[in-house]
Amino acid sequence: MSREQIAVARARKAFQTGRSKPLEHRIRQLKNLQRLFVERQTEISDAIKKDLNKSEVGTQLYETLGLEGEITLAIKKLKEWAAPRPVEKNLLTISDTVYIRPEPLGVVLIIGAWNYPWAVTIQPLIGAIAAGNAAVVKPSEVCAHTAKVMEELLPLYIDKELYPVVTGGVPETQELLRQRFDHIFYTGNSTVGKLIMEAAAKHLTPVTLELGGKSPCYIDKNCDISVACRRVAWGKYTNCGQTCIAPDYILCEPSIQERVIAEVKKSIKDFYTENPKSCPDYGRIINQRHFRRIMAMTEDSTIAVGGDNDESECYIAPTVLRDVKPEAKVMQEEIFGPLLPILPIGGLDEAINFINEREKPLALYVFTPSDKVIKRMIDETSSGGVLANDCLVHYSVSSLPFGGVGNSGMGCYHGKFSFNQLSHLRSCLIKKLKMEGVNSMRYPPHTPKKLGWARFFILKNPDLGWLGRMALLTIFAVVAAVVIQVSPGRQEHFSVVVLCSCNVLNSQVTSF
Ligand SMILES: NC(=O)c1ccc[n+]([C@@H]2O[C@H](COP(=O)([O-])OP(=O)(O)OC[C@H]3O[C@@H](n4cnc5c(N)ncnc54)[C@H](O)[C@@H]3O)[C@@H](O)[C@H]2O)c1
Ligand SMILES: CCCCCCC=O
Repeated sequence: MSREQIAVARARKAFQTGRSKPLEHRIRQLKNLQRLFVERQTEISDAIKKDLNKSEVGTQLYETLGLEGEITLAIKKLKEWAAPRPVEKNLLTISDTVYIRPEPLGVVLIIGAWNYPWAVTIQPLIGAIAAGNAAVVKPSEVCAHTAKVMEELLPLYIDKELYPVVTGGVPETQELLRQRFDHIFYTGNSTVGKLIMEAAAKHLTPVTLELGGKSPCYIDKNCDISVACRRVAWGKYTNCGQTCIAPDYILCEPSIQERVIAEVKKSIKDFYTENPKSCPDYGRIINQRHFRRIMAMTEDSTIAVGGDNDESECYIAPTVLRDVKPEAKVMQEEIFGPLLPILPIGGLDEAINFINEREKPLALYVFTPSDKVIKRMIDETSSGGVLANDCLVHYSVSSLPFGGVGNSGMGCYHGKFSFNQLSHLRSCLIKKLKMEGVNSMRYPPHTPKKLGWARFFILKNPDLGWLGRMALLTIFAVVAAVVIQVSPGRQEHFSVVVLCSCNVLNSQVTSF
């Protein structure tokens, strides 16, 4: 058996013992995970420094702080999230017990990416543990130092059989993908996303795909351009542009292009000094392959700001490109680096068309003081998330689902959405063996009269208000009394009347 097969088999066996299910176990594991981030911050930061030149403060701010917040939330809310969820009833289930029961799926495979290696690998793990699953964790091999630290540290804090870490590159990931899982949670690029889905299809395994793409940013000429550009510059150059939701390019009217360039330039200087290369808060490109890929994108565009680079250090300065054409190299794929192209366009209508002619993005940004402009942008486009007058921060709102649509992914997570995504929401309907008379309308022989009753129960959904309900209840009470007097043996009719009365009182009627 391969190392990957052994890890999956062990996780499956551990899951089958049932020990991942009790809430106390889940909470204990989450608390242990939280302890890891308190006690091992130095090892975590040192490794990320080597991989991406992130500072210790930057690592806490952009990676571990959010994880600590998600763990705290999961611990606080777990009892509520995992509890049976009563649902609305219809006329036919009014006296039954009807609820949704969140259940663990089984063994989840988590495949992480390298750009925020802890955030995008451990955040799904928090959801998997909270939902009572086992999970095989596969950090990205591209951030080699972090993968090693993750492999060493996780087993010291959480159940190593239920949540094993498997390191390795493409062959190891492919070997993992040949195994059977109950869910695969993948973060990375869309090309590999398709391979993941193909592999998952063989076992009919559901997938969550957290992908990327080009996230557009429209700047309205009437907005405070100085503030807008500071927020855009932060969104773009954080982690050297290697952020799934970084604003990929700017769309704006030609009349404000020079202001935008000047303001972004000013923010670059404010954030990273005159010499970003020696600034501890400015990162590096992950490796030389990506360095060359990004530099090649500048070839047919005009550099307005930055452009300095050093391959030996994987350094590319914060860069702005002016008057970029839609056909330019930089517009053909997600940049995932510190280049900010500006595309002059004729205004909001053109911006909306431009966005709609392309793949649905993971994030969409609009900067404007106008509610109308924001509303139009939201109404007339589609994207995983949309943010007006800021960048990136929607990622940190646990009450918002985070995920893509179309080419930017499927499924979502964060907060309760992680719990739901990695749970099976089981439908439960518990009936009693009473009131059999009511069922006669569905049993053969079928008759027009029974169909009439069925139509009434399934289609009638009156919204009467409180007074109307009381009036109808009085009518039903009178009818019930008459039915009992005239035909004491006709239980079927009596049950129908009782059901109607219950429903009128309850008023929560949904379709069958
Ligand atoms: N939506 C999100 O939350 C999110 C977060 C981070 C990154 N991203 C996206 O991820 C992309 C960057 O990450 P990346 O793809 O370069 O990361 P990557 O190279 O680390 O790949 C991601 C994972 O896929 C595995 N992998 C790579 N090739 C494979 C193959 N042929 N078969 C099976 N597995 C394979 C790797 O081992 C790794 O664990 C960008 O597009 C970015 O937008 C999305
Ligand atoms: C601060 C934003 C972090 C986003 C991490 C996921 C995408 O790359």
